[in-house]
Amino acid sequence: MMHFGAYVHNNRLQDAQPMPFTSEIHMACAALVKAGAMPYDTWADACTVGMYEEGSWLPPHEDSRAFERPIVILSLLSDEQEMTFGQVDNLGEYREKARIRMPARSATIIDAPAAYAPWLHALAPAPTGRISLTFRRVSPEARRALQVERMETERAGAMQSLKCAAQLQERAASGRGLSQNEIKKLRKKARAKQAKVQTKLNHANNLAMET
Ligand SMILES: O=C(O)CCC(=O)C(=O)O
Ligand SMILES: [Fe+2]
Repeated sequence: MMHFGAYVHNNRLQDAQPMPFTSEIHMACAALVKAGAMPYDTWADACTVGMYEEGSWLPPHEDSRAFERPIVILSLLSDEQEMTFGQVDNLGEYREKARIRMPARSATIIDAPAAYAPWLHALAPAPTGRISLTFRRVSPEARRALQVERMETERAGAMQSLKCAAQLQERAASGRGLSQNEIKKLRKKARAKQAKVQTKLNHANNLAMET
């Protein structure tokens, strides 16, 4: 599997530098828009390329809630792939309720309610090798959660720098066993730390304004 664009893990958008969409992925988006499977060509910001060998399958799952619905899957190479939809019964067993075909060059659009639990989807074992491009869009809530996380990191960093600056100043002020030159150096270091506090707080404020 390869991820292009936004990277989501454990229902959260991750603060990672993702691989950007390639020209091929953009072309696929344009084709999906033309076919009426995607609202507009910059709609998706995450694309997972799945490469399945004969016999590989995907267990029943709900896609991350950090993504909006629908989820758009472009299937390539195989005409035989099937996706199942079902729910888990009282005994904890996945009960298949529906099955759809995913022939090569087709788009599968999974939207609410099928795209949310209790509905799950799964890939039946691949009869032949297959490639899929799964297009998704990160939800505004997930974007906001990442901004808040970044903001909190900046604020914590600012507090750390502030503590450091105070310690340096204290040592300089006591001056115990230090030459004039060393005291001067300590004061300079403290000022540099103090400047970092301000930069980090500014970052945090900018992030707060964006959320
Ligand atoms: O590769 C596919 O066809 C489906 C993949 C899928 O369900 C997923 O990545 O969540
Ligand atoms: Fe899925």
